[in-house]
Amino acid sequence: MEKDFSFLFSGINFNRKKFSSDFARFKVKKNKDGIVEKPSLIENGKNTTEAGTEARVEKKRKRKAIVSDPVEGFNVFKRSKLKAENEIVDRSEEENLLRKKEYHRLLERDNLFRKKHNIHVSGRNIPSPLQKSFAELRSRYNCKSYLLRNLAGLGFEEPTPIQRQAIPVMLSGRECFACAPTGSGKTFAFVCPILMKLQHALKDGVRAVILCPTRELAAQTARECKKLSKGKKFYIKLMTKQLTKSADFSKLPCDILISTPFRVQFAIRNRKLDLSKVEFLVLDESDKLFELGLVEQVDAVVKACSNPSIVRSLFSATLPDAVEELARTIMHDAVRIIIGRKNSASETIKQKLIFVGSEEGKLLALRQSFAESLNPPVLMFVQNKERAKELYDELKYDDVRADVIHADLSEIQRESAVENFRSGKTWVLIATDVVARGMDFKGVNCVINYDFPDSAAAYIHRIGRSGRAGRRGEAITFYTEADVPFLRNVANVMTASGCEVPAWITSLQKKKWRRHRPQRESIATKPEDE
Ligand SMILES: Nc1ncnc2c1ncn2[C@@H]1O[C@H](COP(=O)(O)OP(=O)(O)OP(=O)(O)O)[C@@H](O)[C@H]1O
Repeated sequence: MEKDFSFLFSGINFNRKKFSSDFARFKVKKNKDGIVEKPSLIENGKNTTEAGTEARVEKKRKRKAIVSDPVEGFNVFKRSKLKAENEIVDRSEEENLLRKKEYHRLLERDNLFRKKHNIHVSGRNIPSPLQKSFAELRSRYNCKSYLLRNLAGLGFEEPTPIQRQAIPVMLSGRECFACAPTGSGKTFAFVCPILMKLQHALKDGVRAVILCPTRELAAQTARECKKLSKGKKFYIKLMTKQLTKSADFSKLPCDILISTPFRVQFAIRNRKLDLSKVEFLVLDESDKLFELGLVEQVDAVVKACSNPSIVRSLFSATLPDAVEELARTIMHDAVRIIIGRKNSASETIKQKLIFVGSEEGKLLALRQSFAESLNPPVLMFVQNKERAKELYDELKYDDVRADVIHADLSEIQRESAVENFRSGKTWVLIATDVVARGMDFKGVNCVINYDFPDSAAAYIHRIGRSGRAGRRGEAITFYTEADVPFLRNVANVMTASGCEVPAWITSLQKKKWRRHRPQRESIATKPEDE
């Protein structure tokens, strides 16, 4: 008796029309005598071919309709297709998940590393810091050998924290605000990526501009640039008075131009300088450059650097909120990098406050301290050039090999004062704030604030001339009655960098800092005609 298997398919809508060939194959055939025929191999083959052709047509149709067709019948093709598709979706989801996991693992690793090196960042999609030696610049950014050789030649074993983060940020074409302590290697943090990005010399106009607030700092930065590019031809130009007045930059090859803003603005005005191809603009000591008097000149330079893909960056040891806000108006998608605590002094400097009563007391305290322990080189800051001259006149006959630097001296006199101090010929350099920022006099043992600084920022920069590149340093600040109301601001900087301050000073009323430049009595103890 022929068995009825129809119950197996109950509830399933088998589409006999669509699967007619398959259906025919499995349909029990009877001959005319009613005897059941076994399907022959040939017939089976034929049937298979026919069924195959039909199935292929069907498959094509199904493939087209796979998304829109409602589930219908016993559809093996559709199911396998769906399965394959699901597998692809699963696999790509898995891959996405893995990629996400890997990304988060990387972020975590970077954050741990940053925490260890006191690097604080904010911004979108920040490149990983350099985690190893400078050699990582080769593996990650294909850095040329000359640069690695020069870094090694300078004796640098590994990047400083600001270099670890700022170099990858600038290499990835991102703009940045960077605030790191004095003497922490900010100069190479911007010079290194600029050299890497420019690759080699081109006689195609100025491609990088570095603005510094003083001529001395511009000259020093140009020297550092040349040190780092040794062995590679680059046109690195310091904008001297001579160049400002007479150079025709359309004929003068210049890859990197280093200058004060005034001189660049002067050259632009004379139509001798085209900055439309500049790819990098660095504002070093940016908070100083944003001060009244300089900001207009800086603005002229920023406007002249009209290349839409320019990368601008700001570097300083002090970065007031107001400057950041102002800078944000010109920057795109900038990364903010802070090393340690914002606006703080280097922790390697031992800081001391000494009450000297009056102006007279200062000279006495100074001579006493020199007699007890003069540990040159000593850099001594006064409030203005008149006082610098007066103090020099008082000390020039003492046995301390003193010299002086201020804005009234000629460029050559200033250069020689710096050179003599660097070389050790001068033991005590009396200075105005003209050398308070950025100057890298290696090995300054002591900074004396003969006159109290006019702001917390000025204090941080002045004392930062010692204790550089991890070395120890000392800072002594004299104060008189006139300075007492402003003591708290300096005391805050001192406590933030771990120095002890008498409790009565920290409990003084907080003074909203205005420039503290009191009228001081003359330093001179001798009548003028002497
Ligand atoms: N990776 C490094 N390892 C050791 N020394 C370094 C490294 N990078 C720079 N220096 C040295 O550190 C000193 C200070 O560097 P730099 O003048 O760039 O400091 P800075 O952060 O710009 O200071 P300032 O805020 O006073 O301008 C320099 O003598 C420089 O040669």
